[in-house]
Amino acid sequence: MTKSFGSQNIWRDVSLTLPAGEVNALLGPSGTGKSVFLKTLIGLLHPEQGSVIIDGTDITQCSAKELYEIRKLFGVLFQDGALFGSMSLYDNIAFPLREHTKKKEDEIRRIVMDKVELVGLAGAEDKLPGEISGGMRKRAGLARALVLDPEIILCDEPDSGLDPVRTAYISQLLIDINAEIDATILIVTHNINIARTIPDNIGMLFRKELVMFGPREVLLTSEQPVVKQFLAGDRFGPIGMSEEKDEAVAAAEAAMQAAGISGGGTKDDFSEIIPQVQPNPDMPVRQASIRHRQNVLNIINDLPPNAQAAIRASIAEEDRRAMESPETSATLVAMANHQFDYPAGHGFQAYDGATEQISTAGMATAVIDAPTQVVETPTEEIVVTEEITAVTDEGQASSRE
Ligand SMILES: Nc1ncnc2c1ncn2[C@@H]1O[C@H](COP(=O)(O)OP(=O)(O)OP(=O)(O)O)[C@@H](O)[C@H]1O
Repeated sequence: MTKSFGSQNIWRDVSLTLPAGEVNALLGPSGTGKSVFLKTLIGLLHPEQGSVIIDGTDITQCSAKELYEIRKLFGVLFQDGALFGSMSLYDNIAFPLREHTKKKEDEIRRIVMDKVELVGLAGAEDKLPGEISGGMRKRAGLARALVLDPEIILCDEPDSGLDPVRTAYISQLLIDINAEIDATILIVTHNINIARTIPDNIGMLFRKELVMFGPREVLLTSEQPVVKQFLAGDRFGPIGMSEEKDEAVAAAEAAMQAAGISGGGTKDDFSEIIPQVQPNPDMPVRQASIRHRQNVLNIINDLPPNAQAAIRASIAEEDRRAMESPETSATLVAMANHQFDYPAGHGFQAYDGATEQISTAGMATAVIDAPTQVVETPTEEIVVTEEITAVTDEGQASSRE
């Protein structure tokens, strides 16, 4: 898509596919048009060129009636919460249910109070938006975004106005919601911690273009100066206070850096991938992580070497953690939709570089892609549910049932 306001071009040729059910983040310096992008996705703004295709319908071309129906698939948390100032939080949160459904008031009450509880606002439901803190307004906006069980959730800076602990709760909530209802989520954020730990995929807008969009490891290990500067939060680099810097400024900065002057950024190594936040134990397995792993393994050979190594390390780390305890080991088994049970004292080994994929019924696919994993299970607990194929020491395929 390309979007301008009058003669001011906001971004051009932005093209991406949000993988269904996955969690995505969009980063970018202030004013690069991230909020405009979200509003374009729901048809509140219209691109001059391009299309927004949702479930096969191009919402830039469809009728007003079709757009109205498609909007019901969305739950949107706007940057400022966008609550009606004259309505209580309860009525704000109930609004989409009253507007879009024929539900009776007692059912509406049940749903609203459930969401109020979910976002930690129990007891505040009768207050007006003007009587609560910015962070509470944000959480009320999220509750309202969730009442219709949306298939697509757009969150414009869910963390703004929240302290780090509340931010962690909101992030966890988004991951739990993704596990529970398999919604496709797009989070616009400046919060690097969210970007590092929450999304499956990350994109970045800069200089009117989408710099990149793909598995989180691609951006986090990127060598692009704009990405590195943004992640580090450093004033030295291509991103300036208002607009891009000219050569003279860049040269002056280089001299300051050479003289040991700090640009204020963190020295964190972002290529050290932090494990993604997992759903709470009472949540179902996040189907998105299964699909995402498969999607990533399909394209891994086309990614930069740093990203490839980071992805392999992430997968190995995920599997290692999952196998550490019997409980999470069960999760791994469920995640892969495949039994990894072997007689006590025996192990299963899969070799890095010899990825073997096992297709199972439906959409789930098990992938063995870890550098040597051993799971020991008492013989009486062995359950083999399907034929599997493994790669042996000699690199030959062998099957067993
Ligand atoms: N309705 C509008 N009419 C004209 N210009 C607009 C409109 N909405 C946004 N803009 C302009 O589009 C540009 C991008 O704004 P946007 O709010 O999308 O940025 P952003 O990346 O979300 O910024 P931030 O990170 O600071 O929230 C800004 O220059 C803004 O002034």
